[in-house]
Amino acid sequence: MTIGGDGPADRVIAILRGSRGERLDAVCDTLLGAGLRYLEVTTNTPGWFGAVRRLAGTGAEVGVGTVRTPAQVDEAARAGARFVVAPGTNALVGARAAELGLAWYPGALSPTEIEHAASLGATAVKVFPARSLGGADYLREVRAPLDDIPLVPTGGVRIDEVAGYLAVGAVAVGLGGQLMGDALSSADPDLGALARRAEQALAAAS
Ligand SMILES: O=C(O)C(=O)C[C@H](O)[C@H](O)COP(=O)(O)O
Repeated sequence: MTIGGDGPADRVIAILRGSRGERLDAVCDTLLGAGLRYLEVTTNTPGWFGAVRRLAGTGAEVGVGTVRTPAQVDEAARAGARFVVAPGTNALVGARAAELGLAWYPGALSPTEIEHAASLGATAVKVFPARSLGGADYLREVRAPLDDIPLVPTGGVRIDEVAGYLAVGAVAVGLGGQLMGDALSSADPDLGALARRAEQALAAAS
């Protein structure tokens, strides 16, 4: 699979970040069952390593988020991740990801930061935080002169905004809290509702 590829599942990265890890496997299975393929489990989610390891090699594109040090890249690789995501652009993280053959999605905000991340070898640049910065309008303007750099707006993205970001040229979007709801903060999350939100996100990316 390639980010920004042909199908809607190539255009949505589900971000799993939560305070509770006991339902992590069930949440991952629910998202995959709904048709999502890109799952990012953040390093500040309890149980992330085991969840990534379980999914590695199943055909899911499983990655690790909030990877801020080369040591965390090593851990992600040990778990079997295929990509790492970060809130910012750390050249050491990018270099380690390249050494280990992992895709790297660093966070960047301004045109200068986006160019810098691309020059360091980003697979795609996560434009973060996308929503509070100006949403799809900001993405359209920043992309006009940078249209050779794949951009993945992330941060506060709502399901009903997915189509708008893709329409102005995002190759994919990162969807965290708006997709996950209470899935990783409640002991008894509504997995049916989670599946419906995942299906809505895929429909919006079609
Ligand atoms: O930490 C990382 O590397 C990430 O990619 C996670 C994202 O920064 C946010 O967690 C976005 O999530 P929402 O704002 O909830 O949609």
